[in-house]
Amino acid sequence: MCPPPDGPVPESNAGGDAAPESAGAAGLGTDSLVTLDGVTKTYNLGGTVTALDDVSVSLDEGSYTAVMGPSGSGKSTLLNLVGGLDTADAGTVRVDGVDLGRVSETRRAEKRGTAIGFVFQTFNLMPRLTAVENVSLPLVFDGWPREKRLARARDVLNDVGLGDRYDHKPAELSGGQRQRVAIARALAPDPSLLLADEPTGNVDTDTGAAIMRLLAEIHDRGNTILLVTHARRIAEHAERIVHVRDGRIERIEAVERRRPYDGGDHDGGDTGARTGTDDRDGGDADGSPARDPGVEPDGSA
Ligand SMILES: Nc1ncnc2c1ncn2[C@@H]1O[C@H](COP(=O)(O)OP(=O)(O)OP(=O)(O)O)[C@@H](O)[C@H]1O
Repeated sequence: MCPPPDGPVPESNAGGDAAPESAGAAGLGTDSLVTLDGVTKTYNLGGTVTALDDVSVSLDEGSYTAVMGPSGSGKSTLLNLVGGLDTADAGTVRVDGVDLGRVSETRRAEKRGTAIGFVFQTFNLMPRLTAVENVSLPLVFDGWPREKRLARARDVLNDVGLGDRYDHKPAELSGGQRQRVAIARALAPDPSLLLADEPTGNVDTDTGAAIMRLLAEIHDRGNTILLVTHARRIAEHAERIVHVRDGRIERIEAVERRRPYDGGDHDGGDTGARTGTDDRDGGDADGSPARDPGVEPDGSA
């Protein structure tokens, strides 16, 4: 997908000032779009909870990474820090050359509005707005004139297969279609980074398959994706899995990515590095080949 000629242009990556990663973290060369270095986040709410504890990891431009781990292990906290929704207590989070902990809240919000797209489990759409209006919302923040942003919203809705649902409100759409609208909204400003927190958590298996297929297409177009999930069979759509536990990175696993387009009934469900207990959807907890949620031929949700 190409941004409009005079649309928002992502900041260039200053690159050279990216901090080195700690041993054991994913050292992925110098093309990192995102770098976390020694990140710690604690919450104080009737006691101290260390949600993230000295986490270092980086994401290359154009990579597809899944973060997987048990409930409470710090997955969403990590995503929120990368997305600039929250700030670290220690360490640095850099996105596209910007240290999110050292810029103003306004600058962080700006970054969220243009360089980073969010997709949530609960869609977070505005109920009174149509699909096209929901998708155009981030462009309001970015100062696009109305006609231009509606045109862009229609383009992105076409890209996610909803060219016939422009004027439907969320209540008039299926769960999968709502998630597609949410994905289109995240993509509207042509962000360099797409963050997805359990994007298939509120949809049925077939719809989840279509959503994963769409994310794979988006990745194939060059977007960088960071996905949070409990389910191994979802995580396996990424190129690598960052396993977190108790706020720390347990290990980083390269995966042979599931190929949504090969139409095959390949198993891919057991790479030999399974953490069975993390897979709450139960689809392959017994080690048998998982049903590939990405092989639906029509991609419909
Ligand atoms: N705003 C907050 N205030 C206090 N504690 C929090 C807050 N957000 C998260 N926590 C705590 O931090 C820890 C990590 O939470 P986080 O939401 O990142 O985990 P998670 O791996 O995403 O969990 P889940 O899979 O259940 O969504 C948990 O113990 C949680 O209770």
